[in-house]
Amino acid sequence: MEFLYERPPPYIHIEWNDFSYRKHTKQTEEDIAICECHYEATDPDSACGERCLNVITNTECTPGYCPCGIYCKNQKFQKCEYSMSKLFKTEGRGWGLLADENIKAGQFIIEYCGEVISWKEARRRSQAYEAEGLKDAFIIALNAYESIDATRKGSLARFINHSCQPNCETRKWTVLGEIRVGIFAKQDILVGAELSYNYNFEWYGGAKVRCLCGATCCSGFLGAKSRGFQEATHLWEENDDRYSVENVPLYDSAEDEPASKNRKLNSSEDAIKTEGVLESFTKHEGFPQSVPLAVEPLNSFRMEDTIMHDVKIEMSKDTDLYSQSIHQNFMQKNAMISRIRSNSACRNYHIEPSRPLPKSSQQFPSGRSKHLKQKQIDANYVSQLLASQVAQKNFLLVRKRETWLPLNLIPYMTRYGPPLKSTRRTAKAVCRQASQRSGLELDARHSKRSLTCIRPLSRTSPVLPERRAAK
Ligand SMILES: C[S@@+](CC[C@H](N)C(=O)[O-])C[C@H]1O[C@@H](n2cnc3c(N)ncnc32)[C@H](O)[C@@H]1O
Repeated sequence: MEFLYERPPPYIHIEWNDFSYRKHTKQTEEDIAICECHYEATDPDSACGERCLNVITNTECTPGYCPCGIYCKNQKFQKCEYSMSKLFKTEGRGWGLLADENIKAGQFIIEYCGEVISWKEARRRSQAYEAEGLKDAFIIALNAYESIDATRKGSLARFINHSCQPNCETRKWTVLGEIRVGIFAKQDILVGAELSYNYNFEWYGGAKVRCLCGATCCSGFLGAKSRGFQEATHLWEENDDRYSVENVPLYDSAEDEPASKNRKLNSSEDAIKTEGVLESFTKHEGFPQSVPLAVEPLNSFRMEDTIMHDVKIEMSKDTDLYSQSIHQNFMQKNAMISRIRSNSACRNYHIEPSRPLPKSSQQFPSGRSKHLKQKQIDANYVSQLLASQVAQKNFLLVRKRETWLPLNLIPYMTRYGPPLKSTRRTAKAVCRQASQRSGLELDARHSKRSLTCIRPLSRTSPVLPERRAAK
């Protein structure tokens, strides 16, 4: 049974992003975010659980700086604390990844690792891969400037397929000063279920890849909901045969499955172990029911300025899956890069609802919450906040002298209102006014990331207004 020995096309397995293109950011001590957690043996959540300031801002604690030391639970990317998953061969969608244990909603599953490359390089590679005839797209956009390419080097996350009704989602985390992408469970996932997330592919023209996710809300093609796709074609317009489905150069990943490999196995005895990875055919037919993801408008990321050169490709006889229009298909296949939703708190200060949210947050029917409205930093406002006893207590309770608190976390922490948007506004002025008004001795600084941070100068308890009066 030949197919039992089938393996995915070779790639280099990595568990850390590869920084061959640029150096890894060096974190200065000032930039290290230190939480205020204290480990208590009786309360397992005390060591950097969901109340941890770093967890709230999607930032991993830095070893050696976390007050919880070895008990810190907020170093999942660094320690590769992945959920159990295993590789399997799908029908029609190449390889996929399935849950090898029950996974809880919100659980970290795996990091999407690859080579961190510039946007330009991503575009160049995307073209080159097309020209080489690579059918699967592994590049995801990290932000406006950089992408992660898992084509040659990656983790098992590179095998997670797209679904229009996914059970996972991507989230960005800041780890040791770098943004990293993790796959997290959107819902409880049962062992054996295929893992999937919405690629949010942006389509740049070229062959459309039929989406075989099987969801009832399936958009039909990968990237079909992206702006590029909708603007460039009239696929769904009636009486417009320019782009009728038949005429659209279409790559259907089912086509390249040799008939023998499309066979479905029923029993676990048909699964074999190779190189520590269990390869099996899926028994899983459907997809877990979940609330369909609303596709957000994407920032267009077109490749229209890309010049498509003629490329001579040597075709072997058995690669007739491209037989119809070899040139066209090669040049136009998968001109897509998937985009990470900015669903992370990260440095955007969109605070995830791990705690009750301030009133200013809005809950959408899908259960997702809208970004909190942000207020510009205003010395007066900060002063008012810090003049309140509750805020002072909170502030001083959670901050130690050595650490800095980004101003935008103060209102959130004290549940007084929306986070403050950090600007390059005079940190010292904010500090001076806030000090005068609150009676706290404060120090402020403006970090590289445009964050105004503030800290009490005294390690001792605050001199609250009434105590001062009593003295
Ligand atoms: C990141 S790779 C996923 C792993 C891939 N299946 C493999 O065998 O290596 C993305 C590629 O998988 C295929 N794919 C993923 N989700 C799909 C879907 N829902 N329908 C059809 N093809 C899909 C497409 O070719 C896509 O470019």
